[in-house]
Amino acid sequence: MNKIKLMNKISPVGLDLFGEQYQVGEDIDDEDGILVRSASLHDYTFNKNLKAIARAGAGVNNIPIDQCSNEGIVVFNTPGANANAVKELVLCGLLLSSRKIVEGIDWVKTLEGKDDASKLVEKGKSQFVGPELEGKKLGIIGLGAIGVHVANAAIKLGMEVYGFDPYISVNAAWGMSKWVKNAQNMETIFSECDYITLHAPSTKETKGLINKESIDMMKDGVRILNFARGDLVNSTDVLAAVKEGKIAKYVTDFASPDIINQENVIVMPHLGASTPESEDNCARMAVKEIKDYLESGNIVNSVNFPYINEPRTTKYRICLIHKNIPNMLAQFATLLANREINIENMVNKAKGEYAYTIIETNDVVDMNDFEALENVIKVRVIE
Ligand SMILES: NC(=O)C1=CN([C@@H]2O[C@H](COP(=O)(O)OP(=O)(O)OC[C@H]3O[C@@H](n4cnc5c(N)ncnc54)[C@H](O)[C@@H]3O)[C@@H](O)[C@H]2O)C=CC1
Ligand SMILES: O=C(O)CCC(=O)C(=O)O
Repeated sequence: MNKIKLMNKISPVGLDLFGEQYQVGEDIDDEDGILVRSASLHDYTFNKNLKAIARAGAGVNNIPIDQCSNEGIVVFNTPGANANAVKELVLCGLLLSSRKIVEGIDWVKTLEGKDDASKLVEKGKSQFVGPELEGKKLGIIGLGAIGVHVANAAIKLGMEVYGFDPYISVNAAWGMSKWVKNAQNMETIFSECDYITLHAPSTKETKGLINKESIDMMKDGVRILNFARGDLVNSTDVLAAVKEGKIAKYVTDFASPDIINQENVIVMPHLGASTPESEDNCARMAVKEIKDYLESGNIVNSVNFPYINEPRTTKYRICLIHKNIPNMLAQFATLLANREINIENMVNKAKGEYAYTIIETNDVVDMNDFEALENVIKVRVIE
């Protein structure tokens, strides 16, 4: 029986896929796997039995990835599974940043009970004029699953779209409209665009990328959208620029005490992925990934270990997480040869400092032999 601990509410559409061989819930100890959305695991103590964490979503900054790698815990995410949900909210954000919709709605509420409300509306509405999106320049930083969806939708709205992504994947490039202009650097986005939207992950490189220096390069009246992560933006600098009128509107999905209830700042409660469709998609994908890893050792969509997806051909599978250094495979082969165990198949792949090896055999294996080897981090024998 595998034990799965839930750190957030996860859609039953996904959880139902676990079946009877799994014990799944919030109050689980000594878990084999963790399913999480946005809950932070940075202060969570991982038990020795923990093999995998699946993030039902894209961003993994709530998980201590380096620690997981070091302890042989495979971390998965669900690439693209919530991208459409986020794209739709970004389109909403673009309109909210332009058309004083929130202010207008709030103002109409003040007319409650007034008999001449419809007259007052026609007289007062001019204070809520805001520009159209068509023909304006939109800059997108990060052209992954979400960035590409946003780019393609904005092209359809008649915007002139600039994209910047130094690490764009071939798949993302294939899916992107040919009308999106390739910005060679972030400065082009900052200086050229009327609207700037962030869709890069939170990393050392992206933290605080919207700050006084980058804001100074921007057009007066620029509108900034942040549906990526709060820490991509220096909120003190953004707030100062909003107050000066340099930034016409800041729309974000990430609340922090300083930006709540400020004029020309719209803060949403991290709603990007909150649609039933996206919650179901993410849960389904996350459960399949963790199940596949626990049952077969295959790794698909891990952020810290290499992709290995091989059909099972033997009675036993030895799954070895180890350091990516010379002589590991030779040690495994020697160890098995000394025990007169025949290797039917072997696959090995590396990702950065770590590597993963699956050895298939029909002979009985003792896990302890492998655990005793230096630089082997985690061993499993799947029957
Ligand atoms: N508001 C919400 O509810 C949600 C927020 N997100 C956030 O959006 C981010 C992006 O999500 P996806 O598009 O699904 O991920 P993705 O992994 O498909 O795309 C991220 C893109 O950012 C690019 N990138 C990385 N470093 C960069 C840099 N320094 N400059 C420019 N581009 C860079 C990557 O090359 C990649 O193409 C997530 O990491 C997460 O933080 C994701 C889903 C929901
Ligand atoms: O699960 C959620 O609601 C948040 C989604 C998100 O931020 C992500 O997928 O990176």
